[in-house]
Amino acid sequence: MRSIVEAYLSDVHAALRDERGGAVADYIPELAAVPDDDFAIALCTTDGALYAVGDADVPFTIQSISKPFTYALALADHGVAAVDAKVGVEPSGDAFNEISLEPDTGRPRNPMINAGAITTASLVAGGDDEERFARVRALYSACAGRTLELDEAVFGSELESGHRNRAIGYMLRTVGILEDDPEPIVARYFRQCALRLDVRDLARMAATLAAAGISPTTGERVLPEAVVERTLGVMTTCGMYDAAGDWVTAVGLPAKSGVGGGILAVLPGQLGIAIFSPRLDAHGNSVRGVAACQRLAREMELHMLHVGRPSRSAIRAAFDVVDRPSRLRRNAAERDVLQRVASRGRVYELHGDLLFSGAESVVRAVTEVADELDALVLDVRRVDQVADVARRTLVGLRAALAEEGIAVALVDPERRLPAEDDLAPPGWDGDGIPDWDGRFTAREPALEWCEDRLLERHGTAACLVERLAVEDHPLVARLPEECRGDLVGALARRTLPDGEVLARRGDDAVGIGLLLRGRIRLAVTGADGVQRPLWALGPGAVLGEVSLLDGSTQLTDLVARGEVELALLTREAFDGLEGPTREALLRALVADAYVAVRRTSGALAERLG
Ligand SMILES: NC(=O)CC[C@H](N)C(=O)O
Repeated sequence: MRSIVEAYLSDVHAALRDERGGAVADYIPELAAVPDDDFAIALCTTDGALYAVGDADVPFTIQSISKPFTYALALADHGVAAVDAKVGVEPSGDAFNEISLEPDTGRPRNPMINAGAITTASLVAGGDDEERFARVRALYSACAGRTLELDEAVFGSELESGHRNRAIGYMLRTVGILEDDPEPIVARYFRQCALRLDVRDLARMAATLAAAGISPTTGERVLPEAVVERTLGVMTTCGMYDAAGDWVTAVGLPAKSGVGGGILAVLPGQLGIAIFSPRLDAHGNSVRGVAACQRLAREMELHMLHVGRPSRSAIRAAFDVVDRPSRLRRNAAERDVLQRVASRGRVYELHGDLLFSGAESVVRAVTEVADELDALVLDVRRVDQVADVARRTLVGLRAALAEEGIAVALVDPERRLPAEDDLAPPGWDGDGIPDWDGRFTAREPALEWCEDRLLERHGTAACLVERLAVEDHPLVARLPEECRGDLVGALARRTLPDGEVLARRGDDAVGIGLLLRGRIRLAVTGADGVQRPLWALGPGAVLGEVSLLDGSTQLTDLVARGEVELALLTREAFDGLEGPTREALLRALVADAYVAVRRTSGALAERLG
């Protein structure tokens, strides 16, 4: 099938095919001989999808596009302070080969001009010259996804003609920026510039930077994230030399050009672009390359400052817990309270990458209703990456809500947000990591938790009954006085540990269970073996009545949630009841079933309107 993405690239390629402006670099004799009309465009995504059009197989030398990668290696080797002591990060406004140093510090202004690049070449760690160059070549190759070879002819040509760079090297030695003989350092800089690649390799190198240092080919980390961030910053302001201002305005992508005719551009987090066309403008940037990047940025909306729409809220859904209640069958008193205090328990479902703006939208939404809140659930199951600032912001929200007496629980199976029992995330400078009032791996128990908090705050004595004496169970209480003793005497007491299965769907009926303590989950286990919760029952509920009444097998799995105490009336015990007791029990059970059906249908009618 025709590639849609390559069509974008082909359109730009066709539009610029006849652009004849510029001329190949001639100050390096070997480059002067390069065919000047080759033209290729490539794009690579951070997960490695690569698209290329035009003369994509034609090799060329990387030249100054090498500079950000050697700068990154020096940063990784020595850290920011040590590199900053030797080279600045300010745009020079000069040409790339300007023999210029900062008057006050004696440093080259930035690592993208030759003076800065020779300096960073000197900073690459290694035992000897060969090892240092081997490390440089290894890094470039890891970013390109294959081993890059040296173009000996171009290397030899620049070694022979590179007098201006030697002058820069000796000037750097004079002011102490270079601390050793400049000759081998300048020669190693020439070697890095003469490494040969094609536009696909260059697009992968760009995508490695776009992926914050992860190779799109192998998925391995080849550079530290913070190093890449700094390198991209310097590329944005200095990468296109004294055309950097026009570039950031018109293209808006961190980029680097080279006199071999290449341009590399990066859209952080998304993709890398590479262009090859040897004819250069007065700044030493590829004429077609600059024009192609301008078109791509415009037509594919790639400008890093392009804001098509304000960042979407991180809130996928927000609702009162009463609008999507838990599956726990509450008793009448509990239901009345929950209806009355409906909006004091809320659930916020978040999604996507959580950056500052997303976390801020959550804080703002919660703050607006905090005065009417008692309990809050943050469901982060659909959240992907969480930026540190977003993590700190949500933990800060939790602390602020706790000060207001508002309980906060998480639904966070992937543990995206820190908790007291976690190690503080790297770079954490927040306050102590609090423990959340609840942490769940699924939403259902979090909804129950939220309802329980409201019932604790606003409930009556008939709410959240921890444990019922069997005589107080509603089913017993509903029998005529003279029948109760007969029923109670026929009940067998059972205690189930958390997770114990009282019965499975399809088993013979276990009889009637009067729930006295804990909660029972009614579930069905599908052919795939996954247990799907249906309802949950708490103290005061009756279970198993339908199977007992119509002799069917168990309709659902019955699973203890926490330790459970119940009083069981088996089929045999039921048959052994005295006549009036059995009659009264049947009437109560049918009435119970009738109330349940009426309540459910009433709720549906109300919700469906
Ligand atoms: N801008 C460039 O690509 C210059 C690189 C070339 N090797 C030089 O030092 O002059």
